[in-house]
Amino acid sequence: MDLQLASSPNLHFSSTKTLPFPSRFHKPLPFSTNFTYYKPINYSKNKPLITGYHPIRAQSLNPNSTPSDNDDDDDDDGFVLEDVPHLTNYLPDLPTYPNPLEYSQAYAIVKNTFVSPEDVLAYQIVVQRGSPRGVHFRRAGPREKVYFKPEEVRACIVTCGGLCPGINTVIREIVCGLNYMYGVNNILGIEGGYKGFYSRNTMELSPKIVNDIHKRGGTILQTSRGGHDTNKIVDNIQDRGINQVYIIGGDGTQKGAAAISKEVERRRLHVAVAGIPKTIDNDIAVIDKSFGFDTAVEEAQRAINAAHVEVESVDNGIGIVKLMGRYSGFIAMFATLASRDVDCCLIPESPFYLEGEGGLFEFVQQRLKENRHVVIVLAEGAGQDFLSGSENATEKDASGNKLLLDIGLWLTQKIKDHFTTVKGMAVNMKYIDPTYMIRAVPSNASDNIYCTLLAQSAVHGAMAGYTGFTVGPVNSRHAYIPIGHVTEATNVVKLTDRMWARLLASTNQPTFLNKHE
Ligand SMILES: Nc1ncnc2c1ncn2[C@@H]1O[C@H](COP(=O)(O)OP(=O)(O)O)[C@@H](O)[C@H]1O
Ligand SMILES: O=P(O)(O)OC[C@H]1O[C@](O)(COP(=O)(O)O)[C@@H](O)[C@@H]1O
Ligand SMILES: [Mg+2]
Repeated sequence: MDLQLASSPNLHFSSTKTLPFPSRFHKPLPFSTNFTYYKPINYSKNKPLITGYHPIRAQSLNPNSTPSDNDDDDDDDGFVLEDVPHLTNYLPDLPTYPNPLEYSQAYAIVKNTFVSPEDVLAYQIVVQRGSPRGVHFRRAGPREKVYFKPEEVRACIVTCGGLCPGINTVIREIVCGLNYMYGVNNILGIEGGYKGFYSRNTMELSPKIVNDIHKRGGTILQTSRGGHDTNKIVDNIQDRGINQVYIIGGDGTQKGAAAISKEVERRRLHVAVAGIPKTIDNDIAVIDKSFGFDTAVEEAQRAINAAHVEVESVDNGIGIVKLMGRYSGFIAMFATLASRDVDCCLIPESPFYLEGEGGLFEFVQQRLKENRHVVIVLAEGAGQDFLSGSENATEKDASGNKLLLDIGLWLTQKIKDHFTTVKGMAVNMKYIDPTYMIRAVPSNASDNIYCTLLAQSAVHGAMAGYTGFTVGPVNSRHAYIPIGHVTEATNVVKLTDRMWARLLASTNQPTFLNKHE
C-alpha cells in the first residue's frame, strides 16, 4: 500500500478507519508548518511510529484544499506527514512565478514535469495489514510554481566537515542545475567551510568553472571543522545578498544548517536553506545511504586485498585493516561483506573482548590453525573502551567530535604480544591503515548519478521555496526531510537487524555476546 503511495501520481487519500489525530493538524499547506516546534520522534520498537514532529493529515496535502473540505472525512488511517518548512510560513505574501522548466527542452516530453503537492514517500515500506500508514516525507522534485525570479537568485554553496567521494560532483550539479534548469547565473562558492562565510574568500561558480571537477576527489571549495557562528554567517548572507544557501556536510553541518535556517526565519529573510547530507561513515539517519559510501567501500577492497595477499604469503600471517567509522561501522561491515577474505569484522556497535572462551585471541588461533592466516577488519571507533583510560582520550576536534585513539595499532600490538609472549608462537603481523585513501578518491559511477539527483532535488526544493530541509533518498525515492529529523539520531549498525546477522553468517566470527567474567 505504501509503495503504491510513493509512486502513484493520481493519489487520493481516503480510508474508512478512524483518524488518530485531532483536527488542529488539519491545515492547508504550505502555510501550516513552523519548524521551530518540532519535537523528537521516538523510533523505539515498542512505540507506535506515528509520534512525528508535525503530523499533518492526508487531506491537507493539497494547498488548494481548505479545512472545511475535510471536516466530514475524519480518517486517514494513521497517516503522518513530516513536512519541511516553507518560506511562506513567515513571508505569506511572497509572489510566485511559473517554473521555467515548463519551457525546458529537457522536460518537453516528460509526462509529469512537476511533482504533485500530493506526492509523499513512506518512511516504512514493510508494513502489516492493519498497521498505521505512518510517517511520510514530501517527494522531492520540481514544483509548478517557484518563489524566486531566476535573475534575482544569488546562490551560495559551502562544504563542511570531513571529505567523502562525490562532493565535487554535488557542487558541479548544483551549479549546472541552477544554471541549465532555472537560468541562474549568480552562484558563489564559500571557501573553507562555515568559517569561510566570514573569514575567507569566495569564488564565482559557473558551469564552465565546474565542468570537470567531478573527476577529482576532495572539494574545490575546501572544507573545515569548527567555526560555526550562526549570527556572523547570517550577517554575511545578508551582506552579500545571498538568497539560496546550499550546505553540503554531515550531521554536525546539518545541525549548523538548521541553526542558520532558524536565524534566517527569525530575521524573516527571503533565503532558502538546503542541506545535502555528506558522510563517509553513512551515519546520517533516515536516508537510505550517503553519497560516496559505495565508492569508499569499493576502495576499501584494495586494502583488504593487500592484507590478504600479504598474510597468505607468510606463515601465521595476521592482517589488520583499519577503516573509517567513528560511531557507525557501516564501511567495515559492507567492506567485509563485499570481500569474503575477511575472517573477522569489529565495529563500534559490537563490543568485543580478547581473552577467554569466545574471545578474539581464541578465534584468531583457531583460524591460524585452519588456514595459516587471518584478516581482521576494524572500524576506527571499535573497542575505544579499551583505550579510554589513556592520555589524550578526551581530546576533541575543532567541531567538538571526540578524537579517537588508534585502536588498530593497539590491537596489532596486543595480538602480537599474546601469540609471541603468551603462546610462544611466531606470528607475522601486517597492519594496514588506508583511512584517508578511501575517502580522498573521486566518486564512482553510481555515486556520481546519486550526487546528481541530490543536487537537482536540492535546487528544485530551494526554488520551490522550501527551506530548512535535507534532501535524500528514502526507500530509493528522493524526499525533502526536515533537518531536525536527520540530526536527532545517528544511524548505526543495529545488531538486532538481519544485516549484522548476515555478516556473522558470512565470516562465522564470534558474536562476543557470551563473555564469562
Ligand atoms: N551542533 C552544531 N551546531 C552548529 N554547528 C555545528 C554543530 N556541530 C557541528 N557544527 C559545525 O558543522 C561543521 C562540520 O561539523 P563536523 O562535525 O566537523 O562535520 P560533519 O558535518 O561532517 O559531521 C563545523 O563547521 C562545525 O562547527
Ligand atoms: O581527520 P579528519 O579529517 O578530522 O577526519 C576523520 C574523521 O572523519 C570521518 O570520516 C567522519 O567525518 P564526518 O563527521 O565529517 O563525516 C570519520 O570517520 C573520521 O573519524
Ligand atoms: Mg559527523
